[in-house]
Amino acid sequence: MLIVDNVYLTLGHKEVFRGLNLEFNEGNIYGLLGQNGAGKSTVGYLLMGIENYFPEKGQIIFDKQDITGLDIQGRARKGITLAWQEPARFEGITVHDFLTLGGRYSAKKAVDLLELVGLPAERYLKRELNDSLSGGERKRIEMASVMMIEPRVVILDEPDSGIDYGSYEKVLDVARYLRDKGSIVIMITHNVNIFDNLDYVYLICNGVAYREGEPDDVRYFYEHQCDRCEYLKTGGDSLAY
Ligand SMILES: Nc1ncnc2c1ncn2[C@@H]1O[C@H](COP(=O)(O)OP(=O)(O)OP(=O)(O)O)[C@@H](O)[C@H]1O
Repeated sequence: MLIVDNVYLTLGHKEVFRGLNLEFNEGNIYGLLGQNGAGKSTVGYLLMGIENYFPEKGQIIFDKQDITGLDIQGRARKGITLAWQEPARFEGITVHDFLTLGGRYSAKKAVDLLELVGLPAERYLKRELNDSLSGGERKRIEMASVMMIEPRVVILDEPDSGIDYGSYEKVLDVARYLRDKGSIVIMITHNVNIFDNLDYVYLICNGVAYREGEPDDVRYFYEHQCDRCEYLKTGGDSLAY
């Protein structure tokens, strides 16, 4: 279990979190929903232990251990990982070497997972992870790499941005694959259409988890109340609901 317990975090002059509470259990897909600037990506950085994203107050607990002070390498060693909104390029590194970590992971598994994300291995394994691959192809390869390592916790930051419908279905396949392996899958998204695939949703607003629960309930609130709320239009002064 991964817990964000009463976290306060200020970035520059912006108090991004003021008492954020989240709880994630193994074998579930979670959605982090919220309007632009609500703090969704910041939750990802906070969970990863990225420099400058350590809370001023509150704790992050993983497997009953306080990991608040652990840096990104320490958290990666515990199996917490993040797939960035913009998939990485690695000039000079082949897809095979990227997926197998230079031969440390099984080549057969790399082939199988490439096929699972819809990329024929014979056409892609020898390609380099550079600009010659499209954004959607790199995203699929990144998804295959996440499945290779079977992390305990995976944060997918807007996995559906900039990809076509087929790739998007593959991203959902990856989320379900990891959930079925027992991972905690956290999807950061604006897209309420993926809600059928989620087990639980947090709506982030005003520095806290403003609503949480079953995807349909949170979706209803988001679609019917958030649009009418003056909060963002007034620069965060007035919260209508
Ligand atoms: N270094 C910083 N200094 C000041 N404010 C910051 C800093 N980093 C982030 N912020 C602010 O914190 C808020 C949360 O940003 P974050 O990127 O987490 O939002 P988000 O919900 O992921 O938004 P989006 O949907 O637009 O991607 C934003 O208002 C952003 O401008």
